[in-house]
Amino acid sequence: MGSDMSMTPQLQLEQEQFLKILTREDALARFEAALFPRALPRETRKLADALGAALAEDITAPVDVPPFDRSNVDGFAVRSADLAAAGEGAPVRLALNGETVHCGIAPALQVAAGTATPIATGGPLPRGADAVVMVEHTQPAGSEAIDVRRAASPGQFVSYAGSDIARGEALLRAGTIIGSREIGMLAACGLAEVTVARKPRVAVISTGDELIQPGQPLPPAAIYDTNGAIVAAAIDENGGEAIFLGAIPDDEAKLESAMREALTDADMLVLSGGTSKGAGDLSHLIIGRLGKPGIIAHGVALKPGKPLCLAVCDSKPVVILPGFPTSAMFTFHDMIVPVLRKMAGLPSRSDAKVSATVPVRIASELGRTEFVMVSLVDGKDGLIAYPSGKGSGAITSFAQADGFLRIDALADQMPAGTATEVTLFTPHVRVPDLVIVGSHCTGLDLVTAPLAHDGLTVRSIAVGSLGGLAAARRGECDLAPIHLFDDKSETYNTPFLVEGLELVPGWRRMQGIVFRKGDKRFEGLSAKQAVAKALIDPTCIMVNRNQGAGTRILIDRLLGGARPEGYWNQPRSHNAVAAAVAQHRADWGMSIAPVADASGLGFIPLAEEHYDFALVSARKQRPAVQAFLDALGSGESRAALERAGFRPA
Ligand SMILES: Nc1nc2c(c(=O)[nH]1)N[C@H]1C(S)=C(S)[C@@H](COP(=O)(O)OP(=O)(O)OC[C@H]3O[C@@H](n4cnc5c(N)ncnc54)[C@H](O)[C@@H]3O)O[C@H]1N2
Ligand code: MOO
Repeated sequence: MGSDMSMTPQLQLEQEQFLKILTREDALARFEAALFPRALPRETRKLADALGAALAEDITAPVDVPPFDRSNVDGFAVRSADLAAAGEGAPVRLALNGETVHCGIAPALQVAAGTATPIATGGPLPRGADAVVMVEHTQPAGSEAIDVRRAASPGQFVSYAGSDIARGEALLRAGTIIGSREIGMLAACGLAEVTVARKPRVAVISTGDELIQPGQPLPPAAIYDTNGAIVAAAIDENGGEAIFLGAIPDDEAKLESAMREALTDADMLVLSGGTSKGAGDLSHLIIGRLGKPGIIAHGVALKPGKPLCLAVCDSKPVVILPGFPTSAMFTFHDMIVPVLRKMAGLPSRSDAKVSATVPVRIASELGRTEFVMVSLVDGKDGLIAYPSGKGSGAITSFAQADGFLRIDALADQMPAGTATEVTLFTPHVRVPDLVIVGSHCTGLDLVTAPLAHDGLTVRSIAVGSLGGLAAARRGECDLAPIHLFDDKSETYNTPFLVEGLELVPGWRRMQGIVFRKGDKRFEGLSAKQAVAKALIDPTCIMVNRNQGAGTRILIDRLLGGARPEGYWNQPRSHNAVAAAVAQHRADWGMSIAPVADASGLGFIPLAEEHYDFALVSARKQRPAVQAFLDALGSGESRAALERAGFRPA
């Protein structure tokens, strides 16, 4: 929902504006002040179910561990005073008592002076004994006595009762997260259950008429509900128990009843979507009716995440995350996770940070603290942080990033070469084994698949051919996939190489005109004929490609200076061109054969594009690069490429 293009002027007037944009720090402080301190709800859990929970109270040991004085070796329980004079040349003979103390057997006989009782490791020390001698240090003297050739100190090989854990000792403190080691301590004390902080129950609702749950077919103009699944998983990851209530359409009555019902049972409610200024943005209007004090912050000077809405209704947090998936995820992790963890009795998450350099200039909006999701790769002098440039609306911006950097609200950019701090999403940096920066092609995934199966991590960063070449020159990647046509020499790629780079031939991609099958304007024509026909038909709309794309050069040549309807629609990928034609936004465009095929479009071949790799020579011997080159040349990859419609070089 959000910006509804069909809204009437009157509806526009009724739109809510953000009342007051708060700083991130201010918004979080006000939110927390309205929620804490609060009592942690608690529950009793069986030991086996307690893993990961936070202890709700201190635990005092109810018993001694070990519960009795215990032998640590297989041997004989003795009185150490009897052996004071024992030595190699002067064995002391002890008479054996008529019992053997095994584990789990309480001894019946006293060890009197001059006697010994056979005892197993773990056996309880009999009355009278104060030490144990190892069986290796004794010799049998008939069946009823032993000779001992070593003295024994009092307490030798004995663990006294309570020496491990003493009854009454503080065993574990409230707030401790129960791991396997804590479970071990509790079990040793005989505790079968513990009182832990109950997981906060967090209801999750996605809002929007356009949302379809995964698993269902996708009608035109609909999208899959991404936020529902990702928010629910992030809640579980941070100590909560998510209750996903599905996607509710933009209907005030339906939404209000869903929100009210959610709050009867849940400790917290997280919605996503419909929080900016669109006419269909309803949730924040409803919040005012759900309980006091209501909205705490609506609008935060933060990017992504400006429309975030934080509210407290009758002491329960109610949050509306922005609809854009990366905005939703980022604000959830940054602003909601701290609150959730506190409600779950968990310590705050400690984020690891590393230093890295940004390879390109990053523009930023003045007045909003901007968080830029980045992928980390190894550069010549340390880590390089590549911004994942797909924006807040893309799920991969967040999901495939290693972490984020921060640009101050007062800066309008971060210049290329800036050394900055990156907050990691994982405890450690995971620098990939193979880094590919440049133009993306679905064929690439077919070649790197065997590397991934062999446990090598491959990171492919799509920045276009020229961006890839620049990264290769700076030594920030192993390979830069490129498809650059040189007008002068009329050849691909080779003229663009500089010293330190070498060309590895990749594959050819047939480019041509795509159109909907059955469209009489194109069926059976050559590319030149088809374009000529399209140019004289004013109802025929094209879709172009972005400046700098190899495909754009071809299109401009074909058009010979003409600017037909649709010329200024310039998406950045072959897939977007195919989607525009398949969905009737345009009637023709230029794409590659495999994409046309996958979209069920008609295709008129025009020219073969060369998709090759600029290899950084200095990195050629790296094992992952060798593995890539092997995979590229392998019969399997070539066959897979051919099946997908590419022609291996
Ligand atoms: N005129 C203005 N428009 C927008 C502004 C603004 O200040 N003025 N803010 C922009 C910003 S910043 C963001 S972020 C978005 C968020 O807006 P909403 O929270 O109202 O979200 P929607 O409009 O409902 O949806 C935005 C976008 O995200 C998709 N979406 C929504 N829910 C889901 C979901 N569960 N799974 C996947 N995708 C979802 C939705 O279809 C839209 O494409 O607003 C800007 N607009
Ligand atoms: O704040 Mo929105 O979250 O920029 O994308």
